[in-house]
Amino acid sequence: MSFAEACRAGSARDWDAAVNHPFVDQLLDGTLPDDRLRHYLVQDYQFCDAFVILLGAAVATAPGLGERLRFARVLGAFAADEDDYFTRSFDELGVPPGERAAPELARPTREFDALMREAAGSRSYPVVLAVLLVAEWLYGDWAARGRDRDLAALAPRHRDWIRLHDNPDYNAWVDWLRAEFDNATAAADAEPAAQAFARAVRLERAFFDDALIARTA
Ligand SMILES: Cc1ncc(CN)c(N)n1
Repeated sequence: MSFAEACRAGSARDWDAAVNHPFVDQLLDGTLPDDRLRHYLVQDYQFCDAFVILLGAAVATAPGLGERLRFARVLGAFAADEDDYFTRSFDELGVPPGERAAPELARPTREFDALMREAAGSRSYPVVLAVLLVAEWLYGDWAARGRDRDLAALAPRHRDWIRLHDNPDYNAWVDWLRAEFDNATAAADAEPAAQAFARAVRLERAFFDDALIARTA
């Protein structure tokens, strides 16, 4: 078993709970109420701010130009496709500018933000990779559940969020990240990366929990 797989197995309870979360079930079958999607996306847009910082830290701590360019390409796609998705969905859901830019943050959002900023500040490539890998791999896992569904029948704000996390480019990026994590942790003290990995998995689950239970502002 690779180190990445061992980390995932060590967090299997939270991982599986997140991948099979009722939030994901409702997103995949198109029954997720708009107020829940709205809350989730408003929080997730704030998640994205620190996520971009983390990708920047990956550019800065990667061992060479090839790896830096890989992260830079993902940053570019993130700034285009993913940001477009948020803008379109916020328009459809009637989210005002203030709530897009500076909403009240839910606890899992604050804690994820802190973890990503800590990982970026650590200047440790394995720790940066650990948090990036969880965020991308776990999303790829739940989105893959949509493969045997008729996604064309879903509203674009549901369908596009699923497809952003399950397409050939995205899946290749997750495979690459996983291999990079295995290489980087083999060449360093892997314990801080394993701890960051487990923390991130717990927060992914809490992020979905919050999306279903939180009151709408
Ligand atoms: C909370 C969370 N985790 C992961 C992803 C996928 N980058 C996301 N958009 N939001």
